[in-house]
Amino acid sequence: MLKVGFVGWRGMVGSVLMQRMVEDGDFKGIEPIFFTTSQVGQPGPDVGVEVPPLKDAFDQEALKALDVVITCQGGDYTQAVYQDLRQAGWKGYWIDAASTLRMADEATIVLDPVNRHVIDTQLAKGAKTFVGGNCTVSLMLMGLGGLFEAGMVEWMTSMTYQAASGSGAKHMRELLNQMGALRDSVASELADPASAILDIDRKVTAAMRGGDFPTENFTAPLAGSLLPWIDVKRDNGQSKEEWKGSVETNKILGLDNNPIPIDGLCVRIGAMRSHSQAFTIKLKQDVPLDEIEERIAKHNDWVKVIPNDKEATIADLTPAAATGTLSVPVGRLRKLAMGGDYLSAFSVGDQLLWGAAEPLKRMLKILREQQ
Ligand SMILES: NC(=O)C1=CN([C@@H]2O[C@H](COP(=O)(O)OP(=O)(O)OC[C@H]3O[C@@H](n4cnc5c(N)ncnc54)[C@H](OP(=O)(O)O)[C@@H]3O)[C@@H](O)[C@H]2O)C=CC1
Ligand SMILES: N[C@@H](CC(=O)OP(=O)(O)O)C(=O)O
Repeated sequence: MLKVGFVGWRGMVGSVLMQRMVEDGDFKGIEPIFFTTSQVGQPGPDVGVEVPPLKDAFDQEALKALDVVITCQGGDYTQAVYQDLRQAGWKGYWIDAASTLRMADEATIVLDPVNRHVIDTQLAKGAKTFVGGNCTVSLMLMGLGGLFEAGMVEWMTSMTYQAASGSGAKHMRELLNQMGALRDSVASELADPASAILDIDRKVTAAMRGGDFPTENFTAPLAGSLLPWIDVKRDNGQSKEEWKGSVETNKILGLDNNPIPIDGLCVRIGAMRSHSQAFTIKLKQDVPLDEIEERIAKHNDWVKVIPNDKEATIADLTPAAATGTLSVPVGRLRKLAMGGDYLSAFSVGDQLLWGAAEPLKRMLKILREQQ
């Protein structure tokens, strides 16, 4: 039975992983051992099987006894522990949600509905380090995997609308506090149907710009606004999030030697936990729209093509519809005015499920199937 150590299981991504593993009965048939950086000795979580008290996540001896480590603890933890553990001769499987190791040669980015062939090749070569992709990248590939699989994409832009959860739990709370502060600033005017909308707007804008507006985490208003920058700046003017869109996609697809150009702008918006993206896709050829829809729909069990009409779009192609589900709706599929080889598309997906926890959960299952 695989001895599997879980680190970061009580964080936001880790909790979603636990929930999904319990739902699918994944704790049966493994020996789970739970680790912590702050609660050593406390009881482990209730996952339907007996678990020992929490162990110290920095205890190398305890980690060395494991066949698999799954960590959702974050990049600082990976940085602090991974190299030392490998240098100490540990040959177990490391499955990680953090971006730290993604582009390392020894790491495979996992998204098995899209790159099972790459994962299998790497496993056959003895690879031991598997990392979940950036949420925006994984969700894009779950939606458009059929086009990449068919080799149809010459280049692509992705303009993102990313949810607060991508920044972490505190940011989600701050978004709600900002929404509440805006609403509270005009509570009496809203109660009066005769009040002037431009007065309401003036007050809301003043509240947003006011010194006591809660911006400690985002450092700027997000509710009622947006932030067209995610993560740090790179030398070429891209944000790091935009850079990941290209390098991670090509690594996942195994196209490092012949990469598809992918670029765009990453924007934080006031959604809670589903990321959306608008794509301009330059096709290699003018392929009929029905063939495109069929390729997209058939690629995996979770992608859902949404008809390009208003009713279906606002019912099914929104964060409100996708959140909490494994569905990846893709819609607004139409040829652009630039020509028959220019396709537009829009996708949505829960960034804590396919964007974070689900690929890790499935990687563990792949390892179990191999035993
Ligand atoms: N947020 C996201 O969208 C994505 C995140 N990731 C990666 O996952 C990492 C973890 O992200 P995320 O889950 O958002 O981080 P969290 O901040 O929610 O959790 C990280 C750790 O904080 C500790 N912690 C301290 N106080 C609490 C508390 N009150 N409730 C829960 N945990 C607490 C826990 O460690 P302990 O038990 O040891 O104290 C926990 O494992 C990120 O750093 C990133 O590398 C990857 C993809 C997407
Ligand atoms: N950066 C992503 C979330 C995330 O954690 O990404 P990564 O796993 O690449 O660090 C966002 O803000 O939406």
